[in-house]
Amino acid sequence: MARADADTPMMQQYHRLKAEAGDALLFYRMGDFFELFFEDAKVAAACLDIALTKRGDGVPMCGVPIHAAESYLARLIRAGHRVAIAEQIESPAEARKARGSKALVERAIVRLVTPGTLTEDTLLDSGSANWLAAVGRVGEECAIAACDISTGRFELVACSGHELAAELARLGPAEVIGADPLPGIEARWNHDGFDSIAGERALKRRFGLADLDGLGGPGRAELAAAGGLLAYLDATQREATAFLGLPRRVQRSAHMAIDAATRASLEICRTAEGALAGSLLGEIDRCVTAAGRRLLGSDLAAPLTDRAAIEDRLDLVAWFTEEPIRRDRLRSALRSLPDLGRALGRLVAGRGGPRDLAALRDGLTGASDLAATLAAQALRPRLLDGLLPLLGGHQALTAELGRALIASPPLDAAKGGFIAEAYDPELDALRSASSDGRRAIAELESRYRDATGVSALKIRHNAVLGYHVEVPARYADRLLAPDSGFTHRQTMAGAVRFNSPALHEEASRVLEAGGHALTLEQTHLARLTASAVAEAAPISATADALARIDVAAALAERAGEGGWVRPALDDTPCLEIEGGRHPVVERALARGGERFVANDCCLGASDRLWLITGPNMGGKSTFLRQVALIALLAQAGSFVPAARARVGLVDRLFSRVGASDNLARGRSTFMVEMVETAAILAQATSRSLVILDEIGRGTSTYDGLAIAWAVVEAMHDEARSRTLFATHYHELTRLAGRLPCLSLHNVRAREWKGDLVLLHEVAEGAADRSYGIAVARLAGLPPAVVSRAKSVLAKLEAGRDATGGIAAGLDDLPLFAATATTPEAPADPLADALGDIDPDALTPREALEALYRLKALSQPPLP
Ligand SMILES: Nc1ncnc2c1ncn2[C@@H]1O[C@H](COP(=O)(O)OP(=O)(O)OP(=O)(O)O)[C@@H](O)[C@H]1O
Repeated sequence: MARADADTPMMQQYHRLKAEAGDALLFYRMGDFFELFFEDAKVAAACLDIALTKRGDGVPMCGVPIHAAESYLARLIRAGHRVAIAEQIESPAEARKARGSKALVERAIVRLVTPGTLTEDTLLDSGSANWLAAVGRVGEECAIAACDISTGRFELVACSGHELAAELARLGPAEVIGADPLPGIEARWNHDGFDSIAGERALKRRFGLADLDGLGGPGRAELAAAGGLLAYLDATQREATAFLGLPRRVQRSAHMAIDAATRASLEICRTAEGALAGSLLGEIDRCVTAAGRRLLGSDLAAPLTDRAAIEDRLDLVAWFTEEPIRRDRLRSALRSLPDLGRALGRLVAGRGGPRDLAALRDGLTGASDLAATLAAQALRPRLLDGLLPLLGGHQALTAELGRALIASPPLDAAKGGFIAEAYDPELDALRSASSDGRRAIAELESRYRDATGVSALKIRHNAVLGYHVEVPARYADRLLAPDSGFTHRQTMAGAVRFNSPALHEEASRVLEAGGHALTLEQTHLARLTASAVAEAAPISATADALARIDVAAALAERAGEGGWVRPALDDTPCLEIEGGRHPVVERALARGGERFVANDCCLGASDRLWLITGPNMGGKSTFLRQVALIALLAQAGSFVPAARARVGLVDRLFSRVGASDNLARGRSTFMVEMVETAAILAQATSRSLVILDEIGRGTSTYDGLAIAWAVVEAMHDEARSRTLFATHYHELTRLAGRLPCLSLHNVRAREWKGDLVLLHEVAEGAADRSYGIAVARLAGLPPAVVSRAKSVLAKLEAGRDATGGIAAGLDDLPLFAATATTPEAPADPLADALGDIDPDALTPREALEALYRLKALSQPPLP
């Protein structure tokens, strides 16, 4: 940024603030605008699509009006920018008084707005948590300190370096910060405060603790992460205080471990394109509150491993499925409640307004009504009994807020008018003085009309002149007469404006009383906010309890809609599913009027690896994913889309799709596939569930088959996880003869009058053939290409039969017990093509084309 020596004082101030803002865009307050200069202006103008102009001295600039600043901020933040807000911290009048007529107004950065430190409704997505994650490292130990200051959640998680990415993926943070770069972690580095001693001190100071034993003695890395997080909050929030509850230490073993690649491939909370619609969460979410939606997202992101805790959740869902009327009533009561957690977050951060206080009043009152209704119900499940006491206990606050606030207060406190009548006699008196004054002004207006004979005379108010008399220009002379008692103020195009001593007096009364009333209202607002903030922890617990009830009722609703069942949980590594369905694919098919074919799965100690073959588009991937999703839903405490399910608790869930694109991370697709497969082999245990979809397809046939073969063996012999392995390498089916816990399955298909019919049924045994060419035909590959492919296939197959195929050499593998492959009848492409023809269905032109094709097929074979 070029800086002339002759910078004006304003530009000098700007440069000082910009240096403080660093890489954040600087919003520099000038009157009713935030202005941006130099590079910031260029970046913002391009991102916001607003005009880029130049100051007199050529400095590029653009500006956003204060009243619309939030929506511009939202766009900048979403585009990945951070914004420093430099406010005027004194009025121009104060500046003049203190430092002379040409004094520059003092400005300071009052807040750094970053993606992870938002509290405003307009900047946040109401249905998802907004995590800021700080990564700490001390020696080999790593940890994450994460907070969502919009609701006060604060978590500490200790983990090893290679588990960091998975933990971050669970949280899906809006912003990640850390001290020094760590491989594979995308974050903003070089932040201060990541030091365990400073962290310990900051935690103690923040929560007024003498020691941290009550938090379960966090480790050094956790303290370092917390130190960095708290320092960053201080740096971004400046004098405001971010809302943080006491940190909760997350035991990683309490959750099913799911790494980032698995999350992406199962599309749990977002689809591959980042959308909610089409993800598991988007499909099953029936929550009626935003807080419920956020909790459901975090439940699905972190299914439990503790059987008793899961059963508790399932009991509550079951209780809600039993009586739909009770559920409906409760859901309509919940639907009308405001978002308590986020309102509280804004109040604690000092960015709350009257409407947030009203949200507490209505939300807490609603919660206690709900508690009364629920307490009257018989046979309550244990989880609900634990939640009931959390819903109440706010009578004093709600009564005070009930008396103090009008029914629907404004968002913004600036104009007052939110404190109810009869709450404060002094305020009532000021208000009546001000309205008396306004009445007197109205009377003055009609008196002046009579006195001047100008019926179009009006008393108006604006920011520059205050109250004044206005008459159309043609009557101005009457008021301009020296003895009229009016003083001329302003001549406009069609009107002239005046003042009068009586108007001045009344106006002063109105202004003075109004000003005092406003100050008094602000004092009440501050006091009421302070009493709400003092109750932050129990209010937050109420908000969480409401969210838990909403989630359970919503899951019951979804279960009712889809005929889902309560899964039975088991401590043995089994997975038995009858009539399982994939909720997202089922919904997509239903939209097109198609039916989903339900399928069974039965994995257990003696049959724990299913090798699944079958045609493309046959439904292998869908089947694999539905099995994984059913296990995940069950452990998140949900009913599952099946006729019956028994789920042996899963410690880790892995899902990999061969050669998925990951160009963004600069690795070839095959490299990614192998890195991810290696991670599974290193981490999967006998309690894990592993879904492998066409592993090995991203390289040459020989290499791919060899890798797939070895991976299946390793999964079977070493990891011993429950595994579903879908493949197009039919040669792998030979493994059935040597791996006792492996069984063969296929998705069924049939050819009918030359057309391929995909049955989407999972059956025992290997697929008889691959039907690739039939699928290609279905997809609309030109007939000539299809028939050419058929001839090539026939050749290849003949070669395979003669030589034993690409897997022939495998018969010599140590320990290999070959299963005889049934020789296939020699192919006759001409007969196949003839069989494909249905003369009744051909147009004359197609018949001619068919003849040409047949002729071509009868030509000598390929050279
Ligand atoms: N159980 C089912 N019932 C009905 N339709 C299904 C079923 N499973 C899958 N389908 C349909 O088949 C399509 C393809 O399924 P899927 O992607 O699972 O096949 P695939 O065997 O993995 O294919 P490929 O080998 O080409 O990857 C789905 O998009 C869906 O429309």
